[in-house]
Amino acid sequence: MPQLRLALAQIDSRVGDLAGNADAVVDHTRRAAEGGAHLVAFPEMMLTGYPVEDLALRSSFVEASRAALTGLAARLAGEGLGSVPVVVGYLDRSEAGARYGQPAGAPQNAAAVLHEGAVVLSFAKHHLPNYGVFDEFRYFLPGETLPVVRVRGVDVALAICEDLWQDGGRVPAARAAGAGLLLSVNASPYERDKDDTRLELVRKRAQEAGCTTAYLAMTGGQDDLVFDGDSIVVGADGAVIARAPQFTEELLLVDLELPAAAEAPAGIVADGLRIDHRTVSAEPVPAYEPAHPGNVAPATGDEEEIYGALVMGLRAYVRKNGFRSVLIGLSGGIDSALVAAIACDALGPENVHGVSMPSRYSSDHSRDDAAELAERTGLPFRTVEIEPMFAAYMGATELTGLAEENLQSRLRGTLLMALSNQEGHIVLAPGNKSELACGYSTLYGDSVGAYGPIKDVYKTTVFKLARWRNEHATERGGTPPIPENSLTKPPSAELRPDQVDTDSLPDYPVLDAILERYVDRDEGHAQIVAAGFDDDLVTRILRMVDTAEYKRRQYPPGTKISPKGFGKDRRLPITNGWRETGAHDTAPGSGLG
Ligand SMILES: Nc1ncnc2c1ncn2[C@@H]1O[C@H](COP(=O)(O)OP(=O)(O)OC[C@H]2O[C@@H]([n+]3cccc(C(=O)O)c3)[C@H](O)[C@@H]2O)[C@@H](O)[C@H]1O
Ligand SMILES: Nc1ncnc2c1ncn2[C@@H]1O[C@H](COP(=O)(O)OP(=O)(O)OP(=O)(O)O)[C@@H](O)[C@H]1O
Ligand SMILES: NC(=O)CC[C@H](N)C(=O)O
Repeated sequence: MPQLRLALAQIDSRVGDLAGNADAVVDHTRRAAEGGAHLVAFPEMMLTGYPVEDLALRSSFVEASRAALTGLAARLAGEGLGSVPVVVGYLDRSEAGARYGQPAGAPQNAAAVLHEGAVVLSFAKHHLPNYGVFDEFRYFLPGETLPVVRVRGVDVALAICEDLWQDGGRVPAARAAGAGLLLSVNASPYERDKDDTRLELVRKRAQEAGCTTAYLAMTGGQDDLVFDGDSIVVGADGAVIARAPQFTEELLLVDLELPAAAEAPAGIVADGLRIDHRTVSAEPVPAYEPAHPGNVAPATGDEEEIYGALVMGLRAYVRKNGFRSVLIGLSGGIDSALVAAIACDALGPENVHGVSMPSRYSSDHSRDDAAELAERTGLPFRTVEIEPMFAAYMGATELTGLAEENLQSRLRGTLLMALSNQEGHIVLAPGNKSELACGYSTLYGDSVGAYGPIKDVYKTTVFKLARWRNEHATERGGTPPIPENSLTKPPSAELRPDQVDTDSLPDYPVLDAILERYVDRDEGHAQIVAAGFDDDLVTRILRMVDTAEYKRRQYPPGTKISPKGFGKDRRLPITNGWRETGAHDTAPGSGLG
């Protein structure tokens, strides 16, 4: 059996940075070639970054991507790397006329095989995802071939991400074409527990394709998305051969024993897919001692995985937007403490600036706990009293109740933005998913900022992550960052005397359980009540969620960790006359007609 040394470049790419991304391809191809690789693969849309959103609709960008691809092929050859075939994702346009509702020359989510200075083969993604955060039917025309490239005597069938997630198409076509390897290049956004789903998917598809299947994933972050990596290689029997760790760049080298290709297949192989077969090198690799049998990275626990995603998402956002440092209002509470810990891990504590902004209602512990957090982490810390500004407003206007409460939050927001302008740090918004769901934040107050690191994390998970981070401090070589008091005291906005969150909200475990059903699973009122929750409470919470849509739309972006983050995953009208009450709900099993 021929052996093929496959290199999977699980790396980051930056949307729009064609030159920088091409540099990364050249660097990693060189490393792969030095490692003796026979085939190197890069992620989906590596050259342009992913997702490019409406940049796909701009022909200047499409043409620049095409030019970058041919330029890259020439450059690889020019730098002595032309003999290693490289699979790389990019943005292309179709040569076809108008179809599937797309105009002639429509953009395509494509990948190409580069060899000896030329584009040997190019193809477009066949199955386009159009749910959740994806809108690929909005942009792309699907590809209709089964691309197969013969490398060192092995037929390698190629696919792009969603091609594996949907039934039919390239997976059965790879079997029909007798491929020796199915190689899929991906940009698969992180969601909690998605690694388990991916592993099962790749194992199932390998068995369906009847050949070893390699799934190469992107890593890094793009706005609210994190790409966690987790590249996987699975044998035809579904057994895992290699698996890369999450949240880190890695050049995964693996020696594969693969069947030699027979006569090149031709025609339509399956599901209407026409085979597009090219030969890069027909001669099998001479036998050699395998050096890379494949490592399988250990699985990570739930908290470790989520925390890793939050660190990666924040770091990517800050760095890719040209910033180095962030600013956080530190209240001594758990949310801002966790955000500060994440930021210190992402950017280094010297780049995380904390500000305590006490008001007349702030408790002593809020100041002390904020100062203790700064001491534990080593982040630069200062105190700015808001009392003089607050007194000036109160002297000039007659504010009471909520207006007076929110004024404090707004003064803090204004101060943070002023310091951001002055010193160049971007402001982090510390709101969690429970608060965003219920609208429990002040518009233009604590909701100001550039990025919301925990906006997709429910409060109950905030506590778990904070405890997990403290418990794992020693192995990270430091002190537990979060003061014990921030973990144990009752959450409070401290906008009026003795205020606690439970004045306005139920206990967080109950609140989060209801929110999880309504927000993440789209259950209706009757379904939630049938699950054992109090009818009036459910009505109240669902109403809070519905009427806070305007606030969420004005909230900064932040790392998605769930299948339904606030943003592209969950698109609801702001102006909305529909209210969930038991009377309207006709969910199966609700008992209501
Ligand atoms: N549909 C709509 N479209 C656009 N704007 C809309 C709107 N409905 C109301 N509004 C506007 O929104 C304003 C009300 O929103 P806003 O000013 O934010 O105020 P509001 O939501 O009434 O109050 C803020 C709540 O958040 C709590 N809070 C504040 C700060 C921190 C925390 C915490 O624990 O983290 C909690 C605070 O205790 C209070 O319960 C209205 O005055 C109105 O102008
Ligand atoms: N005294 C304060 N000094 C600095 N920032 C503050 C202060 N009070 C509130 N903030 C900012 O406003 C955000 C909202 O805080 P608030 O205390 O109202 O509720 P919270 O959602 O429980 O957050 P936390 O758990 O961080 O206290 C805080 O995370 C913090 O960034
Ligand atoms: N880029 C893609 O096609 C990703 C779609 C796929 N379902 C995933 O989330 O991994």
